[in-house]
Amino acid sequence: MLKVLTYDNISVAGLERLPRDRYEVASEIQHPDAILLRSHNLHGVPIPESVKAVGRAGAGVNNIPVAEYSKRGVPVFNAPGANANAVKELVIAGMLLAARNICEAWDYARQLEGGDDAIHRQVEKTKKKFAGFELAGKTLGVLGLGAIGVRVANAATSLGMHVSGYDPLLTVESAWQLSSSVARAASIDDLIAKVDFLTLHVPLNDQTRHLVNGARISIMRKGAVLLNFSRAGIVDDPRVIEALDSGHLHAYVCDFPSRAMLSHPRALVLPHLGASTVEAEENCAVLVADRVRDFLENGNIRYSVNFPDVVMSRTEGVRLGIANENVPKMVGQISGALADANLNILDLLNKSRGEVAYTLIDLNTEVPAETLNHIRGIKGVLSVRVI
Ligand SMILES: NC(=O)C1=CN([C@@H]2O[C@H](COP(=O)(O)OP(=O)(O)OC[C@H]3O[C@@H](n4cnc5c(N)ncnc54)[C@H](O)[C@@H]3O)[C@@H](O)[C@H]2O)C=CC1
Ligand SMILES: O=C(O)CCC(=O)C(=O)O
Repeated sequence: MLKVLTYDNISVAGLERLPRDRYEVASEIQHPDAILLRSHNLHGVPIPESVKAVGRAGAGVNNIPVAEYSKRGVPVFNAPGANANAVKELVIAGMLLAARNICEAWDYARQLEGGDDAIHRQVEKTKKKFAGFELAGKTLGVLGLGAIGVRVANAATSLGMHVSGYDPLLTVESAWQLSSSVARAASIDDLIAKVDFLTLHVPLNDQTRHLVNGARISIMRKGAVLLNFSRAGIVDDPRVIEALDSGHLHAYVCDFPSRAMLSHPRALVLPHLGASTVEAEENCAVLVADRVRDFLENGNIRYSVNFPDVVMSRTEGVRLGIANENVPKMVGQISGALADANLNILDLLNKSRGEVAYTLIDLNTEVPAETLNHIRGIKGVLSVRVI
């Protein structure tokens, strides 16, 4: 039996991809072969010796110490794009909530007292306080044109907005999907300075922490709306609060509550709801469960954030999955160890990504324990699995 430890609420549709006759899946389990999670923080959590794979049922992996898993030869999988539509829809909702002062207006309406005539009179007298502005004709800046950013940009153009984007690492796939009416900003500052709405769709990492800082907020247009459905640390919260207090920003719409933001009248704070739709939760869980299963059962790697894609159709016999540091002479040493044991390689695939490499080797006979130990002992080998 393969054991899968789950954290968070993983959609049943995904868990069902792990058949119960082969998998034990539980939120408390000893010696797990794999971990499935959403936003649970794995930083500081010791990596169980038994873990061979981690699956993030979502996009962001900043809650996982990916580099530590890489050093152990453990691939971390995510579900690219699987929740992007859900986030896109909430971002559009966020722009409308801010532009039309919907939350304040709703709060006001819910506390109205008296009969229908009295309510009608109060409403007509007071509604000017909540008058807003329209999205059509306004300018939206999209920082990060990946799965979510592209969808937000395209949706906003169809609402009549002028859209600019900035993404120095734009992939060919994203470029193909992006509406041709989305303008290309020359830099982050160029983007930020010219927009009525700025929405962030970049991962949180060392390059993006506090990307939206006091200096950048100061070059935003007066009355602009900032939307953050990416991660808390990308925005410098105290500087945003100052800008809201001074009226420089009209509103801050974000998916990441903090004590200070929660009590600010111009901050529209949601409880990390971007991916919380039935569809997104299912898509993410199914995608990542399938990837983790294919890795556990066949050693194949697809949609890993730290390992290359390595997929080899299965031949008869035994398969070895070997992770190693991406340094010269590794494949030679590994195949040499197999040759020394008189083992014949049927098929072999090796790929590298950054500091790691991964090799699948199919053989027609069992590999003796001493040969496996020899391979495990080669300097630079991170993990060896017989599959
Ligand atoms: N609120 C929520 O529930 C959710 C939040 N997210 C957050 O949104 C982020 C983006 O998600 P996806 O679009 O699916 O990821 P993605 O990987 O498809 O897109 C990220 C894009 O950001 C770009 N990028 C990276 N660094 C950049 C920089 N310094 N400046 C400009 N662009 C940069 C990349 O080139 C890539 O195109 C995730 O990393 C996650 O933190 C994702 C899903 C749900
Ligand atoms: O699982 C969730 O609800 C969070 C989704 C998210 O933040 C992500 O996919 O990066």
